[in-house]
Amino acid sequence: MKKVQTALTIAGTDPTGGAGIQADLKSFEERCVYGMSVVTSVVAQNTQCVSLIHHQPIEMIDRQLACVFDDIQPDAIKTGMIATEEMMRLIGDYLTKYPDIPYVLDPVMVATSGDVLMEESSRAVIREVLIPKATLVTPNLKEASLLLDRSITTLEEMTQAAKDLVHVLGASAAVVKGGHLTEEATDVFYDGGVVHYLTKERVKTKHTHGTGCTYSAVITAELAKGQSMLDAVSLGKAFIHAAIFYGIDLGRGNGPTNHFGYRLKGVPNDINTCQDTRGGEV
Ligand SMILES: Nc1ncnc2c1ncn2[C@@H]1O[C@H](COP(=O)(O)OP(=O)(O)O)[C@@H](O)[C@H]1O
Ligand SMILES: Cc1ncc(COP(=O)(O)O)c(N)n1
Repeated sequence: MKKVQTALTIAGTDPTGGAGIQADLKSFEERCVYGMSVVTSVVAQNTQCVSLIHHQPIEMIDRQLACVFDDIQPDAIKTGMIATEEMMRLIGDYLTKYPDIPYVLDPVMVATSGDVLMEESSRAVIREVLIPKATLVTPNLKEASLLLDRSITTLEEMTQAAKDLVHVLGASAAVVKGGHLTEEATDVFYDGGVVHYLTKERVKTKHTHGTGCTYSAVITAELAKGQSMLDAVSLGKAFIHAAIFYGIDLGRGNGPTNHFGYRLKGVPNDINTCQDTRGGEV
């Protein structure tokens, strides 16, 4: 039997499949990593809005985590939507027990639709409990501003934010995502060494539901396979760009990205068929 790498996502759900746990599992699968998931909150949402949020009882989250860790230890972990302080502290305790597992923290606070996904009172706790444990933290502009308590709107400010997430808040590395800012889609990567600017052409589209989830999930999958952080982030960037470029027209609002877009590289983008370019025998 072949050994396969495993990744765990701890996050909220999206029944329309573009964001949250559903996006994470699709992304893990696309990178040939076995995906596992612990649900923090069930979110009734679609491409237009969030309609209702139900937080799982803390014991339920604890038991799900115990079931995973007692049986199949993940090679990498990512967290997405963690709404409450209590959930953050519980997850922080697990991360403390497994300090050698790479941990990607996507500090989900607000959905693309504008709906709030993390309680404001939890902001101090994410800073204090989770960021120092993160191998990588991946805020968008708004999340970086809220975490650092200042406005971040330029490439220079993004660069300083990435440095502060590492040197002031204690993450091992940071990617500040510029999806909402520049002409080009530029992200700033910093791990204490040289600053890297990851740039791709901006795709003119409104279909960006779940971009952050997908990006951080692909990075997590690559770390599970033992890739270096910079290689993992670079692959994540290429993957999310293809997922946006080969966008699919679903839903009435901000539609999802194409999780199999990366497989279509080189194919004209008006063809939206899933072509299995991976080959190989079953
Ligand atoms: N229209 C776009 N064209 C190309 N890349 C984009 C576009 N929108 C977002 N991205 C990229 O998608 C990734 C997720 O970024 P962002 O949308 O800012 O995160 P979030 O979903 O957390 O708000 C980043 O690499 C960003 O640069
Ligand atoms: C459960 C859940 N987690 C995260 C997001 C953020 O999605 P986006 O990447 O579009 O900001 C979401 N809409 N729902």
